[in-house]
Amino acid sequence: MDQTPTSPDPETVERAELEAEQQHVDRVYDRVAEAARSASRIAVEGHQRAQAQNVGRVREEEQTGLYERDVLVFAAARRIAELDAEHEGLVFGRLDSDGGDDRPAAERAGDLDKLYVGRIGVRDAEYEPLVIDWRAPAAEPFYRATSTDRLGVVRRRVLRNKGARIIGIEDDLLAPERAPEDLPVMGEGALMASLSRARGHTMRDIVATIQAEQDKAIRAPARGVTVIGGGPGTGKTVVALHRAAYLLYSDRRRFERGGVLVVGPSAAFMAYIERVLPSLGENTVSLRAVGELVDGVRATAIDEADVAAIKGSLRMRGVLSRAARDRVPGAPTSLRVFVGGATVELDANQLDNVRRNALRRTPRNRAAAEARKGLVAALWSRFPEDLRNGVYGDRESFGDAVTDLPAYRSFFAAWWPVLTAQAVLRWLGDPRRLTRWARHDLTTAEIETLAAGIAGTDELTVADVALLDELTTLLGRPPVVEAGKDEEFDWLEGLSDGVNEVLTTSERRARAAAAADADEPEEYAHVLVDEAQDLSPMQWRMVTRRGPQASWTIVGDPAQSSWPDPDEARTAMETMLSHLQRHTFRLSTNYRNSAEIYAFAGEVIRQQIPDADLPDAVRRTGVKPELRVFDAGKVAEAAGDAAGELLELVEGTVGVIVPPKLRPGVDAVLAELDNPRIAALTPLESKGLEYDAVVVVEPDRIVSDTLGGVRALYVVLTRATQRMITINSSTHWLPPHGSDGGP
Ligand SMILES: Nc1ncnc2c1ncn2[C@@H]1O[C@H](COP(=O)(O)OP(=O)(O)OP(=O)(O)O)[C@@H](O)[C@H]1O
Repeated sequence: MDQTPTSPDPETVERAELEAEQQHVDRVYDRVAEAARSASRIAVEGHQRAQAQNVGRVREEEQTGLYERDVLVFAAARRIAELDAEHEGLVFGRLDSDGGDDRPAAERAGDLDKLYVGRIGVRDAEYEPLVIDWRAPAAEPFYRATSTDRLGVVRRRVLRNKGARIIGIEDDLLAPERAPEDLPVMGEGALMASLSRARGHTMRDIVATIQAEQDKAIRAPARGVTVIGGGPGTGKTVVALHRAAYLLYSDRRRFERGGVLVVGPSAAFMAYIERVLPSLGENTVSLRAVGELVDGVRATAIDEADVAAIKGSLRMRGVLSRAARDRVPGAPTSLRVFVGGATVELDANQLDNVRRNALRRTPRNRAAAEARKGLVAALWSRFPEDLRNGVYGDRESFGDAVTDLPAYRSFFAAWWPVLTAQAVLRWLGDPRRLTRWARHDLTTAEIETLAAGIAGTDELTVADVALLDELTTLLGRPPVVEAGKDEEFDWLEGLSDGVNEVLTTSERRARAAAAADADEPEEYAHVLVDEAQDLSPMQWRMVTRRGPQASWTIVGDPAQSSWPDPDEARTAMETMLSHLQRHTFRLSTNYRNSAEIYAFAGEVIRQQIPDADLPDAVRRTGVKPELRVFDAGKVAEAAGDAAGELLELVEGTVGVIVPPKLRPGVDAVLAELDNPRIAALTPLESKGLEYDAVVVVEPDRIVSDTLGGVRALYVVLTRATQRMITINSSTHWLPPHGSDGGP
């Protein structure tokens, strides 16, 4: 029979390649399982023996032995337990390299070197690497190699997995002329495959497809301030999170002990990104929304735009400082005691002098002893001289007698209570008092607006949190009193009524929560601020208090700022961090939006900021955004219809972004659709998030009702990966010239 050799069909090649890769991956998982068993056996045995013999040194030696023998695989076992086995495969990449040998493949002896890249490093029993950690220097070519600068790489392979199973292969041939003839090359490119996939409700890591310019920002040294800029969808957030994981890898001792803090704009955003670091095997990073930075406080409410602008302004510093030093509202305005046969009295002015003197160098909650001394001195100076020698030889025994009097104790409780930041913030709701503190810093109209904003609700807003933090610093933390230990603060014992008077129930709850949180470090070794363009100057002050010694990563895009005066916010940031060295990175490709959607959004922002940093969107879908016009009364219903249509057209999520005032109507319509793939949100809530399809409700209202105006609309118009429909009752927001991608 005649047998001509034929090349095997692609399916057969694919099956064989998948099988071969699976075998290697199975070896890695087996090794990790084996290591986990032996590591925990050694740990348990060592611990038991140490306990039985009660010899600390033996135990220490056991642990040292464990460390030396198995630290890599043990760490791997610990970390793999933290990975989400459903989705995240341990091994996701492979490099085939020729070590930079430039001779054609046929002239070169030996196979290409292969190196597997994964979420963590694992070695075999002989200590040979089965897979290296993506953060190791040896993994750099996996991210940095390009066809013009291939770093010795011939083929880069991305393994798509579901748990421990390899389900797909995407290859990138960087040097075809160096590849052996039978080297299989499969798939259409990992990046495009990854970008086209449907989105879920949480962000996924990009560890298998990090691009070269992103990799540089991720691996930048942890010195000073690393600023990562770039337009919408360029991967700033996801890059920053990978950078946190990289810093932990590169200097685990420093960053795990000192702590890494990630600050983002909202609780919804934190929930969106919370899976990324665990999927990289890191669970020690603190994620906090800017409304949650003060222990025990979880603010999500947003102020009206004009109130938020005042609360965030640096001018609030002076206002708060004056409030924190002023009389306590409702406190007694005179002190009268009967002592040593005489009545002695201090009037309001005299009390004010004592207060000012006590606060000269010490914050209020730490100045009770100073205040007490001042009161005693003032009373003593008014105590009749002819009685002094007869009754009290000196001021000290006079003071002891006075401060023992019930009248004095109840006066002091009301005059110098421990003040919470929340209580002082509430005082700002009284326009008369606020005028006294703010007339040099705010206009009359601003004072009215702020007082009404504070008095109008009991709920703390996100902008209030920075004010609370400022006040906490101004007031000082009350000294911790252990009963009977600290004579100086004995006065606190008699004050519990006074303290309770200024604490509301929610404040007490907040205090309890703060105490429960007390273990968490308040200061961090590295602070990473996402959506940094949105931090108000007062928020910058709060954030920088979390890292007086820290290195920083700051991520943002001024064109997306929701702060009315982005320059003021930028100046505040620069002032706070000006002493640190700065490295800047710019990301240039928009990976989120289709080119059609981004061309349109770019046109909208260009009319407001002609020099905005606009990235290139690389993925075309052939579908332009769609504009629909209705009567104002029909908008909610139309939004529901559009969301219903989009559910049919995309596989993943549908976001309906609606100005806060129109939200109830739209919520009611969406409730009828009752579909977990749909989420309704306000423009500010949509910051940093993304959906496969987006319905934008009333763009003109978004511009007029949201802090940031057109910049807020630009954020909204850049949330969709595939499809976007705008529902309008007016179209003033439309760019005058239209655009290629326009509706
Ligand atoms: N190298 C990459 N490989 C795969 N996906 C990527 C890559 N880089 C970014 N992405 C994806 O692009 C989307 C946008 O990323 P991200 O949210 O980090 O951008 P951003 O710059 O923070 O956006 P914005 O400023 O608009 O909030 C995400 O879905 C992210 O996973």
